[in-house]
Amino acid sequence: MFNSALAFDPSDGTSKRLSVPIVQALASHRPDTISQRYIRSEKERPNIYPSNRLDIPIIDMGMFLGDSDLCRKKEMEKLEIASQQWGFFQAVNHGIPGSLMERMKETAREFFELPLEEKLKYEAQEHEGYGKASVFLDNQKLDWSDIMHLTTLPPESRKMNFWPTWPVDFRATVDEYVSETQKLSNTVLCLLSEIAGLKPDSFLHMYGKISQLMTWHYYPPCPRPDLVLGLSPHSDGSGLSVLLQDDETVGLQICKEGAWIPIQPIPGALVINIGDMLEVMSNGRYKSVEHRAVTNIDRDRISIAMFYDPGGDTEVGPAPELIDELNPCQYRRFNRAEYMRHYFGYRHNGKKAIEFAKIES
Ligand SMILES: O=C(O)CCC(=O)C(=O)O
Ligand SMILES: [Fe+2]
Repeated sequence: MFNSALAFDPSDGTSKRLSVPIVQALASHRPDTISQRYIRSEKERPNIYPSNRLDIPIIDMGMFLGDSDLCRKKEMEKLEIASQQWGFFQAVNHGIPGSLMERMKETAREFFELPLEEKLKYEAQEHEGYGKASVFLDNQKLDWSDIMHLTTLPPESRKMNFWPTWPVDFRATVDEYVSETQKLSNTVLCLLSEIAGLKPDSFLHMYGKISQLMTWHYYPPCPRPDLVLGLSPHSDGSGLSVLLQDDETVGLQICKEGAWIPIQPIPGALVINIGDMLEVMSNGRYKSVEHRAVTNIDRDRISIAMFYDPGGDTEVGPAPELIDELNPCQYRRFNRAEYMRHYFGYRHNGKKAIEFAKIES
């Protein structure tokens, strides 16, 4: 029930393999106690019953297609607040068929329910495949979850040996979902460009060649959700992330003004958030916000994240039009590959990945 995770040492850039348990296999024995490897320090432990009842903004994407200028303008204002103050919103009326979203969740569930030997045929290597999210230190606290991680775009970057052949409709379902989430991500990027006062295709243009990554998360039930984290605090390395989450089970929490706020699932909605790349491109106007996932005592939870990223060789930096005397340049330009080295080094350790490029004012 172990698999090996690729550990990356940011100090010297070397990688080594560490042995980490598959949490689903561990949890299936219904343990009474939890290994120390998962138990967080007092400071990190989650409040699984937060009293905070703030809700993130809900954006009605249908308003951008209709013919009422007033409705469009109002929704644009809401999207601006969401991206500047929350970094997160729930998109409704987004145009992705509910039946496709259901099929994606069922496909992911069928995959995670396969026997372990079957899943290990796709065992993760070089951040692709089935296993554990980034592990970078021998003594690091581990997340109570397993993942399946695949590059989906551009199609020629797909590593097909990691793509399961079961469930039978896996590839067809993923293909359909990839193209739908790409359309939605493009729409949101164009709207955010427009709101920032740029040409609608400016951010897309800055992306260069587009890449999209898909992560399926499986959070097994946990006997002590108060002691562990399903996914450590991090901000996304993407430009934009689109998350399909379980309709009923709450797990995602975002950090707002120092407090952790649970994101209540809205059936049919998608959670969209700004990643580090868009924070940089917008010169800090849009916020890439720290978030994490907690576990539940008697329920598992599946979520599917699609990360819409600038291509691997793209040079990323703030849009020149967004820099002036009142808005000094906040980030130096860097190559996406340089960012990825920091990301794999520091991911799941708060928002450190992008700090290397921050210009101190
Ligand atoms: O499972 C979730 O709700 C969070 C997933 C997430 O933050 C990620 O994949 O980056
Ligand atoms: Fe995330």
